[in-house]
Amino acid sequence: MRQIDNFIAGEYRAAASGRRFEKRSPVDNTVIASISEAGRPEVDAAVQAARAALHGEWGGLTTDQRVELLYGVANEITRRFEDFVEAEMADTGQPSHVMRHVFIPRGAANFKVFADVVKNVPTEAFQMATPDGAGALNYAIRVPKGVIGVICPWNAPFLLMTWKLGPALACGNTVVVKPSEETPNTAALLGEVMNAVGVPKGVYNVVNGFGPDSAGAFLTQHPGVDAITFTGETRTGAAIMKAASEGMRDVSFELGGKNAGIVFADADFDAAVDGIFRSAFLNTGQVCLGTERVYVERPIFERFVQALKLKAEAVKYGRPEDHAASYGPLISQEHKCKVLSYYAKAVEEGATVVTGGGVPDMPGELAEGAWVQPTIWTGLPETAAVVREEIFGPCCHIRPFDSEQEVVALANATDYGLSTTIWTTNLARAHRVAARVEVGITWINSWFLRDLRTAFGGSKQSGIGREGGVHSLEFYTETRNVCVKL
Ligand SMILES: NC(=O)C1=CN([C@@H]2O[C@H](COP(=O)(O)OP(=O)(O)OC[C@H]3O[C@@H](n4cnc5c(N)ncnc54)[C@H](O)[C@@H]3O)[C@@H](O)[C@H]2O)C=CC1
Ligand SMILES: O=C(O)/C=C/C=C(\O)C(=O)O
Repeated sequence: MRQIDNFIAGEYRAAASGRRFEKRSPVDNTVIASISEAGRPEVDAAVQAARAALHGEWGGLTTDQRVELLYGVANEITRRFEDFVEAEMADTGQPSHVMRHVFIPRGAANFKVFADVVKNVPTEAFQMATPDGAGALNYAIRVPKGVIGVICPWNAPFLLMTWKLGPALACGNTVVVKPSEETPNTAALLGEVMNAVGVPKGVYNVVNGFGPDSAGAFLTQHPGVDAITFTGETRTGAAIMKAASEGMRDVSFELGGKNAGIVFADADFDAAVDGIFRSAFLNTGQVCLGTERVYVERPIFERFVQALKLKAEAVKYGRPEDHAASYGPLISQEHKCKVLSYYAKAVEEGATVVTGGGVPDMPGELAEGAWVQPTIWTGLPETAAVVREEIFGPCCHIRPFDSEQEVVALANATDYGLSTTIWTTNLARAHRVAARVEVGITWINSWFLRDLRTAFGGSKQSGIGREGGVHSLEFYTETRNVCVKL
């Protein structure tokens, strides 16, 4: 069993209280790690270490020197690729091919892409007229915001953590990370990478624990934290926003979603079925960008439902290291209970269960894991709980529609606004619909195709702010204007 400690000022440290908590495997529910729970003293030490680094060697580096270190971090992640794959698989139980092709390479890319962004973004400048005719020149300088509190979820832990670390460090900040209590492994391993590459001590710190009355709350309430970036549930975002209001700290939030997939009758049928299948069931449906509401134009509705059903019934359950496995468990027993409660609620609300709706029959010790069946419903009104609330599981409700206007109204009838995916061969219509759907991210004839230079974030209750490319600089730096009288 792994022993995981907090990482503070370049050293692994157990909490002075001696408190530890267990991490259980999603695959078979065995205990796989014992984690030191940071209390206020450890959070305080981590914030102080981050502040000291800001005023020490790290703060004195040139942009080129920082960029070189971040390239070093990315290369060291790649060198230790198998260790990261193994650590993430242990935490999430997801198939190794998802780790190998998406989550771990993307973690390394997050450091390189933002190193390139800071090197290449020009400085804003404005010339202005003055009464004496000589004029003045305004130019902007960007300075790091300071110590950034980074609060992460469990669903794509390494990708989502590094998506924040890459730009934060590239901009010259220091960080204190609070990984999800469900997925502490890769954040701990990254400490070894930082030390191996020579990132100065205190630049990267990790405190483990839970949210309320634990490391998450202690970190977000800490007056030494200058800004907070958070990915997770909308309700948690509201609690963090309250904490951040003390001291007027800035926040960047990537929150929940109840994303719509829209399939027009003229879509490339097989591509649309594949795309909606991935968006509903990848990572066992635990993707914030995933589709839980599918709207299909009536002429192809029945055929579409049957095609998606066949694909959902063909998933191969298995341990992450089993190369034949295409589908993993949910993150935890707790999340399994939540998802199964929605499966029961759908039936109570009168859904037709097209497929799934329960727990698969798993062999041997896998029977103890957090497995649930991929599930498809039809026949529910838009007011049903499973059509309105984010479930964050491998399930979707499919409903027919008859017009473009109707489907835009259906897609927008939600408090969330993260992403949508539109499938049609009529590109004029695709652009029209994309402009009217109230979300931060729209894909046309694709899903989860990510260019890290683009703006990423949610509308309505799905988030505050945008990260990605130069948008990340807006959050991770402070812009100061200098006006020079000529
Ligand atoms: N918009 C986006 O980009 C993404 C959003 N998500 C959302 O994340 C959720 C799933 O992740 P979870 O880990 O369950 O979310 P969560 O909100 O329960 O927890 C996220 C993190 O916040 C911490 N936390 C909880 N309460 C806190 C508090 N009061 N103060 C400070 N920290 C606190 C947790 O310990 C964890 O590290 C889903 O709702 C999903 O939609 C997930 C991935 C991406
Ligand atoms: O690509 C990103 O930056 C974010 C991706 C989000 C997920 O992978 C997720 O929420 O699962």
